Amino acid sequence: MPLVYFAWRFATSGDRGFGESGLWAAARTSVASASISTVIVLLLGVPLARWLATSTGAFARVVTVVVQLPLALPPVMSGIVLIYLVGPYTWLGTHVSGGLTGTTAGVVIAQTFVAAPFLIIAARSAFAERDPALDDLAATLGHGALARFLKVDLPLAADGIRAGAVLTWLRALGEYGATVLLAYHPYTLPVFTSVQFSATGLPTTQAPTALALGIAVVGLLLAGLRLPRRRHRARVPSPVHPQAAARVPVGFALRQRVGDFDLQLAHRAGSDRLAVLGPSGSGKTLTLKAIAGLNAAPGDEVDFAGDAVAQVPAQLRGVGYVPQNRGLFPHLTVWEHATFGVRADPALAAWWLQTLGLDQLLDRRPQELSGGERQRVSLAAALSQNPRVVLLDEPFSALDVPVRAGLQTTVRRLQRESGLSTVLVTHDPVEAALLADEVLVIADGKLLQAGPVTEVYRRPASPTVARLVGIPDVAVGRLTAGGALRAGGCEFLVTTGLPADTPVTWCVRPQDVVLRPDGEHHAVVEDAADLGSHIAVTLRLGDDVLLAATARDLSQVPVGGTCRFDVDPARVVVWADQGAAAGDDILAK
Ligand SMILES: Nc1ncnc2c1ncn2[C@@H]1O[C@H](COP(=O)(O)OP(=O)(O)OP(=O)(O)O)[C@@H](O)[C@H]1O
Repeated sequence: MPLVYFAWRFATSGDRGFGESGLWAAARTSVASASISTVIVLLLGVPLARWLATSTGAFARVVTVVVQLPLALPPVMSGIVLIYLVGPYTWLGTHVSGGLTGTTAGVVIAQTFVAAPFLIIAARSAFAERDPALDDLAATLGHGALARFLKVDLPLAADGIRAGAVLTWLRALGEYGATVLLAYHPYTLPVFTSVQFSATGLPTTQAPTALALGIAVVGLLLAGLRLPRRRHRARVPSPVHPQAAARVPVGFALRQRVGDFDLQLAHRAGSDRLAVLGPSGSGKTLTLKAIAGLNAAPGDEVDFAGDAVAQVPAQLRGVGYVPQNRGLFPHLTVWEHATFGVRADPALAAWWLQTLGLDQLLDRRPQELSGGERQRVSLAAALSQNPRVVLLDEPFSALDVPVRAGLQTTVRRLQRESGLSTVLVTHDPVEAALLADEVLVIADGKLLQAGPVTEVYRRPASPTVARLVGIPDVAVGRLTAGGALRAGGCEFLVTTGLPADTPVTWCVRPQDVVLRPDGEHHAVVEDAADLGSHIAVTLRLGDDVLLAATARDLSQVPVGGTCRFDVDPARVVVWADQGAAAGDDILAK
């Protein structure tokens, strides 16, 4: 309302004061000093805001409070505290012969002090909202701290910084209270207006007021301008096939503590295709990050094919890291991702993009890609820098079944054909079996079992491992005097080395339970579900033993009816009694 009313009065009045001497000089001083203040605040405030966004200590909290105090201080008091620092009789003031008051420098100091919080607060929020995983990703692509700040943090926080800079400039332009105390001369528009008001009354203040409003509107319009983002067509060199890579088995001994979670894991892989399998929250991602050098703890040991890398920072370790959440840089195109790595070879990037079926999408940004395409871009970025080891963190978990199966096949083929050495983190035993020869089963940050996939899947070391590798039913039974396993009215001639009459826990893989009309054992069909690829059957042995099996034909397994089956006793895994519910607490997480 006041603005509209002022505009009407301005349009209809006679003498508006444009002829008053000093008006245009005041306008020039205001624009120049506000712009200089904004540049100073940008140069000092943006790094400070970045530091505040990632610091949690008491010192950072104190700095955060101090940075915001000028907002709470009436501007005239800001002027007073500034006079105590830069006034003509202070240590600083005498060193520059009073040049920090009553000068343009004084105006800039007053405006900078009062307006800085606007930029720092906006930029700090923008930095805090960045996904820290992108910083990790940039580190594994070879970028050091300064390069990450310039190439990742600044572009991601650009909108917040721009908004903060506009607010700062506007606040500096309108600053009066601190300026009038610190630098009455040279006049800025607000000081000039106040002087005019006192000397000649209201009418001649129209010109400076209208000028200040006009400058602010032009500034806001300019700041709101978005130049169309030019899309540089990617200049793609001829693809070059990767050279056969040396096989790199990974070894590590890790001791990490985050919050109240303790990770203690040591393993020396014999194979260059390793999987870490475990339930949610078991420490898989922490393990992978430690191998990548992203959360190095003192005392950690990591080696690639015997080459110790624990002291090597993430950006120099030569790993390709594919993070869990398909994290990509929103400001980079597909081609820019593939060549973002410091060691990325454009010709190799062209080959990987072609191989991964991305060569038609080179100029797209992540928000213009499907989930599967984003995942492939992540892989291409990791592979284009010729990594020694590729670290895959549940890379396919958020994808639908056909896309996941397609990508699993692609990675399996790349492992075979290009000699990719991989460490895969997953909770899916089928994925682990597809993409690894050797598996580490972990829970609660501890190793449960390690070994070749076939060995671990056939002979799980405990009921918990059995469940984690996909055996749904673990049952209790007892050994007979003859050493056989008796459970649910059936007897299996197992060899265990345990004394007779021992209560035991046991399991057998569903595919090792063979349904046949003339089978030795007999069971009731509790349930049968056609899963497309096979029929999942649950058999009930006696009153209380459930056994998972697979069938080819639903007519073989009438629910509620009976069927016969055989089990190769050598495939039955028996442990001294742990109870059928052993490990349920870990898996329930
Ligand atoms: N920065 C942190 N501060 C405190 N606790 C953390 C931190 N990062 C991870 N944790 C805890 O460490 C444990 C292991 O985390 P991690 O991310 O390695 O699990 P994960 O096995 O990868 O799980 P998921 O399969 O769900 O991704 C979890 O209990 C988690 O809550």
